[in-house]
Amino acid sequence: MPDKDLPEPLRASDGLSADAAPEDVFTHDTITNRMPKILDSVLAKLPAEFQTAPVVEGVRRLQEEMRSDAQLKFLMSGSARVGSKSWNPHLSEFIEKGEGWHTAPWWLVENYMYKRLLEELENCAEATSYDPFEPVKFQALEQAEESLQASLAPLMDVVAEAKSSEKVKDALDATILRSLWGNQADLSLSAGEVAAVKGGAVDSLVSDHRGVAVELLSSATDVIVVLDNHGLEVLCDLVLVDSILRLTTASVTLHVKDAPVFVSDVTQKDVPEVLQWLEPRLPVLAERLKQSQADGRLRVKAHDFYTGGRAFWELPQDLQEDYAEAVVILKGDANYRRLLGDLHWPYDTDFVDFARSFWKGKGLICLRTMKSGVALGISEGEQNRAKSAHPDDWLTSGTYGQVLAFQR
Ligand SMILES: O=P(O)(O)OC[C@H]1O[C@](O)(CO)[C@@H](O)[C@@H]1O
Repeated sequence: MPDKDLPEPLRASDGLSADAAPEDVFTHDTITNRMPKILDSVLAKLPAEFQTAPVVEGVRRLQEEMRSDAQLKFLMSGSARVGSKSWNPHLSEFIEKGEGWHTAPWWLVENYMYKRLLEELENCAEATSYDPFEPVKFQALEQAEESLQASLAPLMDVVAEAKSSEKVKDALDATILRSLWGNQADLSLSAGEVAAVKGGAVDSLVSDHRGVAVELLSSATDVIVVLDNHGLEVLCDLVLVDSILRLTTASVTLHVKDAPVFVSDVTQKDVPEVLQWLEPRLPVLAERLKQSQADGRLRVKAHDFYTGGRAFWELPQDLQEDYAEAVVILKGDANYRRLLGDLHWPYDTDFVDFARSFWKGKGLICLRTMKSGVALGISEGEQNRAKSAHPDDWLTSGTYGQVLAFQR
């Protein structure tokens, strides 16, 4: 991806001008209000033994830095989950220019906040490997139990009954859609609180490449699902994975975060815990997935690229090799922002042209509900339709969704 013609990154300062668009105000509000609230929620739920003065004071200072546009600092910890070795060279590009939380790219500082939080937790020796989002992840799973029985179990029956090639395509299509709308359940949008999920329908799609997505999955030999949130979303994703394993001959690898970030994002240790939670509630699904793991047809891989601040066109060599023969499903808004480099693309930029310019793998599918002012692949007509129904928040409320697909 050539640097010279790229649009500007989204920044918190975009939201400061008097005529700022609502989505730019949202960016500013995320840094100055919603992210500090996420940290309030972390402190409120932190086990008492980890609430030492250095931890609490460190998190309070971090909140103040975000609100006041303080300059960014290098990460100091040497731990793998903070990842200062790969982060600091990237941060230095912005620190050298004296940039702060509001002037550096939003994508960089949002990811950086989670690393700083993990670093603050290291001020308590017992909390160095603690997942500060564990309590809300489990709360989200409990809240998803009703949907599991009411909508995911029946969807699995649709998959089980898909015998003809037409029915197979319909079943893949249905599980793709369910996985997309599962992305509405997002704890960073609700500032760390478990909120009710609205659901969503086909007419809330502003981009719809489901036909290509189904074709890609039908002929894939290797599928990578880059997971996003815990709770209902990961349950929907596991139903999609199960349908791929049952309806196609592909193997599946779940790519997860190497550290807890964005409140509810799935990490390596979460996967067996989710399967264990599923066991008594939907045993057929839990057992089939465990069997696929035992057979080597379902794997899990964590990578630090997914908790860094780089864009997908800067993919490290080992992931490029993983992606080369695979159809990659990118789940959620943050993975989509990473794909787009979190830049101010014109919303009608052609997705296929964009993907072709740097994506070297076999195929790419994005399943994203819209929770930030970064987007492409939306026709003028669809923009107008969504904007006239929801003028202030069509881009940011998660009401609308995109299924985007590219086949090399
Ligand atoms: O969980 P998702 O879909 O990746 O969404 C995370 C999104 O939530 C937000 O934190 C909401 O502001 C965005 O910054 C981010 O893109």
